[in-house]
Amino acid sequence: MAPASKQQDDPPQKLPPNAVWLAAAAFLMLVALMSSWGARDVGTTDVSYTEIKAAIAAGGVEGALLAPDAITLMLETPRADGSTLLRAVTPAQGDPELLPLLERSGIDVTAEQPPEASILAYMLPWVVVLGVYLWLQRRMMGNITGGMGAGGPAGLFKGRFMEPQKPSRRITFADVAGQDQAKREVAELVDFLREPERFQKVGAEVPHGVLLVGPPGTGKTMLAKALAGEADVPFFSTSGSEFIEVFVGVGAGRVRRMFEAARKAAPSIIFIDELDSIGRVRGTGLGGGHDEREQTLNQILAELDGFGGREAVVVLAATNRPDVLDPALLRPGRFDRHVTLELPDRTARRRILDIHARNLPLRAMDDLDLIAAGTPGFSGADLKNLLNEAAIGAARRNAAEILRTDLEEARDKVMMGTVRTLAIQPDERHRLAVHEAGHATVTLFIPEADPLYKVTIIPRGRSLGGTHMLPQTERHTLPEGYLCGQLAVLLAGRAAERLLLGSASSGADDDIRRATELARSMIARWGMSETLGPIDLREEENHPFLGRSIAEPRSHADQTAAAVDREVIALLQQADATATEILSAHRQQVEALAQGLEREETLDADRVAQMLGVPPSGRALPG
Ligand SMILES: Nc1ncnc2c1ncn2[C@@H]1O[C@H](COP(=O)(O)OP(=O)(O)OP(=O)(O)O)[C@@H](O)[C@H]1O
Ligand SMILES: [Zn+2]
Repeated sequence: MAPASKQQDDPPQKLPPNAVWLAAAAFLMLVALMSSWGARDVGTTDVSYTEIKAAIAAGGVEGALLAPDAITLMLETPRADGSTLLRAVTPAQGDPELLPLLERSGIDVTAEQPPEASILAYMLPWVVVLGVYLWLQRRMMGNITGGMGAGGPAGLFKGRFMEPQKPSRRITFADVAGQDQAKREVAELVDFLREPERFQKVGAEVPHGVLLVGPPGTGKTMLAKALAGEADVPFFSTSGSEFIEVFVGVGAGRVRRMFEAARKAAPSIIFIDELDSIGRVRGTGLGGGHDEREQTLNQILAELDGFGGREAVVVLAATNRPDVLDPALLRPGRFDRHVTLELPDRTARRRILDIHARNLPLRAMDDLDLIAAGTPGFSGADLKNLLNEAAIGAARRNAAEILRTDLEEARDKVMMGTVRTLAIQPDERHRLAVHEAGHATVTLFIPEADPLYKVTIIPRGRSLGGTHMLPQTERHTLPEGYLCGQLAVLLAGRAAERLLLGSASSGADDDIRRATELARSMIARWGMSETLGPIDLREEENHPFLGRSIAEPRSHADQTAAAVDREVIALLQQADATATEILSAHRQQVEALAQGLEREETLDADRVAQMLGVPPSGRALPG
């Protein structure tokens, strides 16, 4: 549910603007050079075509050189200005009289082929531009050999792969909230990086490659930086996508240089973000781009293998797709240690909010409890983003303090997008209210469902309205009863429309998609079907660990898929029936709620309870 907010702190390196200017200047110089190329020898005088014809008629011409667009006469005796060659551009229309005239005058005519140099002349500027570009690239990667000082013009091209990254502030494990298990595992490396001799003396093998696995925004980069901060060692950072270049071999060269620099600076840390962008299974796909990726990957493997037990360089790599990684990367001696980062649970969310709210003027820190409770599925990055949105909201109100309403608004915004001003017709609005009232009512009357948090018909992001629930406890496993309840809640909007308005509408699009997805997981992954039983029937194409046999007969696969579909349909129909049943039994309440929504637009749990005459716990009467 939480939108993955992708953070890009350092965009891939581009050519510095000066380099572009340099290339452009070189190009212009060449063009200028070319245009004078091949023209005049000494002693050639450019004259008009009329003068040429006159000279022929006057005699004293030894020979003529006919080029496709010009004629040059060789004179028997030098002219007054000392030139023996007269040259003129021939008329584009051609001159039918020229050749007969030359013949009559008995002049020796030589026809010239189009100059061979011209192809080269056209290509040369481009060749040079390409050359300059390649040369700059090499420079940028830190290939400076001369004695140019860093402050000089060469400093511009200094390779970032040579330079460890200096954080503006030292990051430590204390900055990373939650993730206790991951922190513990990574912390084991601190001693090794601080005093490698202690380990080397007794011949202890320390892992060199650690893979940080976890959803986006869970703090993988942060944890790697914290390790560098704790051990107080240089931090070389890069992202897998930066190695994918147009020119084959460049990525591999970068890898080599970065490892070289890290070895020189040892003890040190190398961090490779988005490892999956280079580390995908080799030999898939077509085209040259993959050669480059494979070369880069092979270079990383070679570098990892090249560590003796002694070098105090730790390579951390991050990915959120460990399943697509080339198995070669995971072999012993390479990224053989895996550290998993989880989405934060409620307490961890509260701690992350605390950390990032340190310098924010919050009216009441306790408000963060409510936000932590209402943000299941949010990553650390999402929470940081939420606080920032809340601060922006407060600033927009011209307020000096961030209130609970700012936080709630920010939460809804991060979760579902901004409030949209949308012209909604009255009948549409009525339908929307009935739809949401359906979701909310079924939520109240299914004992296993999460309690209602709020229901609204204010359009936001992609959805027109919304019924939000508040999971009371963090759930790690989902019981079957709870999931069936979820299905009924999801389908309740459409059920209410059909019951009260006599027909369904396209408004249930997302509900149906989500319900189908959930039901499919229940059947195909979690073994919740009596007839099919506990078997993984996911239809995933690239499932390297599952290794679905290619030899599996087609008809068999089709039959299985059909069986899964049948079970999914049955589950959804049952959930629809449950929802309809609850709604028919509490029809008055649905109607009251729909009216309330049309009037007030947003109802929180307490207001709903008040309207329906149920206890304000957000839960209807038991049973
Ligand atoms: N556990 C956490 N404690 C404190 N802040 C966190 C935590 N997790 C994430 N954040 C915040 O979210 C930001 C993004 O996290 P980070 O870049 O480390 O995530 P990541 O897992 O590397 O994400 P990605 O996969 O997108 O690269 C951090 O700068 C930090 O401010
Ligand atoms: Zn709905």
